[in-house]
Amino acid sequence: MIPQLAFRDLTLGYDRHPAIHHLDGTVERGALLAVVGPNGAGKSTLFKGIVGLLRPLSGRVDLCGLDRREVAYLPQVADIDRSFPVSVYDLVAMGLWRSIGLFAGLGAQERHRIHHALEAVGLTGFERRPIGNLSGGQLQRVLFARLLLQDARVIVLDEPFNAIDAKTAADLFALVRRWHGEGRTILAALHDLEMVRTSFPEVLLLAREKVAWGPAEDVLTPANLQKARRMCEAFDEDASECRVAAE
Ligand SMILES: Nc1ncnc2c1ncn2[C@@H]1O[C@H](COP(=O)(O)OP(=O)(O)OP(=O)(O)O)[C@@H](O)[C@H]1O
Repeated sequence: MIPQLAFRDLTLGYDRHPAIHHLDGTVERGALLAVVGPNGAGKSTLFKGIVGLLRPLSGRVDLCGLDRREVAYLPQVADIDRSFPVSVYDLVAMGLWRSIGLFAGLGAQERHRIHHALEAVGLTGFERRPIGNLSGGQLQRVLFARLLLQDARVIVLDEPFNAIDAKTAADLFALVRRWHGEGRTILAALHDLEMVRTSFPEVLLLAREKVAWGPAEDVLTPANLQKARRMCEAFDEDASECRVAAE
């Protein structure tokens, strides 16, 4: 077992108000980890901390020697600015930034890779469409095509199957399985506990702090789920700054 990502007494939050408290734990290389918890449990916050969009209030995320550019991130579709005037092709091409740089032109090989990524998500022919007039499922397919090109060792997916049709969810989950088979490390925030039970070997249940972490059948017990709900309901949004953060 080789560690790929470690949380060390990690506290993350906004304006010094913690959303996740003192998280410890290790994600092994090649893990397929579901992160679950009630609304407001801190799943998106944790992912933003992993990809460096949010600096820890205290503690740290240890990438175990991996360059942060090797971590690919799928934000929630709701966080994507659909009014941004960019075509499907250009959005997918952004997945190549790490390998070819921001201002390099696209050669025949890169155009070929983009073509293949669009084909893999079933969007051949959509190249010139502005992202503003795609359906939610089509946009999610575009974002997965961009992930394909990123070719990252660690892939962090924030609610990848929310509000999309069953066929799209199945197609995109097939890609997740493929990445898992290739030995990549995958973390996904999910609400569909049935899908987690059937398809994810490992689960982190969050409720502002770790409730349980381990095999799905040990974590997703009625007692743990009830505990997580109670912890989130009891949380005081106006609580004062974390003691550790204030030090
Ligand atoms: N930009 C922000 N500024 C201030 N507080 C925020 C911000 N983003 C999230 N929060 C707060 O942090 C807490 C955790 O939110 P987060 O989005 O991480 O939860 P989540 O588990 O992803 O929830 P959901 O399942 O609803 O997406 C919530 O109380 C939320 O209100």
